[in-house]
Amino acid sequence: MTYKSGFIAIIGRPNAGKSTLLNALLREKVAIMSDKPNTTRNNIAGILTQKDAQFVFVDTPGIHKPQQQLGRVLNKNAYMAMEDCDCLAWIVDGTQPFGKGDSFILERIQSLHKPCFLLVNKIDHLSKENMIKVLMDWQNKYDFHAIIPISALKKENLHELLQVLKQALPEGMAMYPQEMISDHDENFQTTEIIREKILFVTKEEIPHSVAVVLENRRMEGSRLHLQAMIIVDRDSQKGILIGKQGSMIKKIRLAAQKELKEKFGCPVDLELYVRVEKNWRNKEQKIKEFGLDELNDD
Ligand SMILES: Nc1nc2c(ncn2[C@@H]2O[C@H](COP(=O)(O)OP(=O)(O)OP(=O)(O)O)[C@@H](O)[C@H]2O)c(=O)[nH]1
Repeated sequence: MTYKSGFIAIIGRPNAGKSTLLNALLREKVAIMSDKPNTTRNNIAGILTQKDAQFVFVDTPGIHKPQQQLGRVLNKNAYMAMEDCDCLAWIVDGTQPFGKGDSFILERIQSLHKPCFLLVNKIDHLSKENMIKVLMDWQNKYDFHAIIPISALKKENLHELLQVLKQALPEGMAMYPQEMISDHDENFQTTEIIREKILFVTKEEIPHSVAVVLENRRMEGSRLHLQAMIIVDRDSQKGILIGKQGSMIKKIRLAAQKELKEKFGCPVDLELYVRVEKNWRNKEQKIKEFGLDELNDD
């Protein structure tokens, strides 16, 4: 039997469903998800090992028109994954018309000369007639390796997707141990879970202005003690995040603590602090310090 293995970059515009797809394929939450654009900031590998193949999916930040230095770094993270992969899985929101953002991504794909699969997502929101129309429209845009309609949320057509992707993977040995499902450690997952809870309860500019840094992690008997710093880029945001008599930060803390307890299988005490780092999203050094630049190897 020939074994296949390779890297598949999951790319697309913000909110297309990249992280939802990664988690659905792995049947495990490896990447956080939200209805806010640009939830994903780092490239996150999710590893799926089967008896005849190992898929290394790389979830990437949504490619968008950047307003700040952070946006430029996030796009760069996605471009890096596109360069480094064996094939591309471009995921689009099937309920949205083809737009400027799509042309921009398409141009980049054309320049790479790699097999590119188009995944038309959110088909659970489309009638059969509409879905056929959307698929035909996309067929005229580029010579895709295959066009596959899916619903990441409802896990529709994912088995078929894996079969088609497997054929395009290069022959080769597994690159990661079979029990490994992500390339990110528990500290990264901890800060991401906290950030997800913040995204859930905040709106407008706050979700984009927040970074989370783990300051301390230690076991005290059977309890895991975690201290994390939430960074915002304006004083007013600090007030909103803390909330009236600390009500907002408490909500975030309890939601994160609950998920962390389930994840690590032990009682968790989480302490959260909020610090203002003015305009950090335009400061390269801060972006690196908060671990958001994939090229940073300090
Ligand atoms: N109806 C429907 N909603 C979906 C589907 N897939 C994802 N979504 C929703 O779309 C939103 C964005 O999903 P994400 O997986 O966070 O999107 P993303 O592409 O990773 O987003 P960024 O991190 O911003 O680039 C969430 O509210 C998801 O629940 C789908 O198949 N059907």
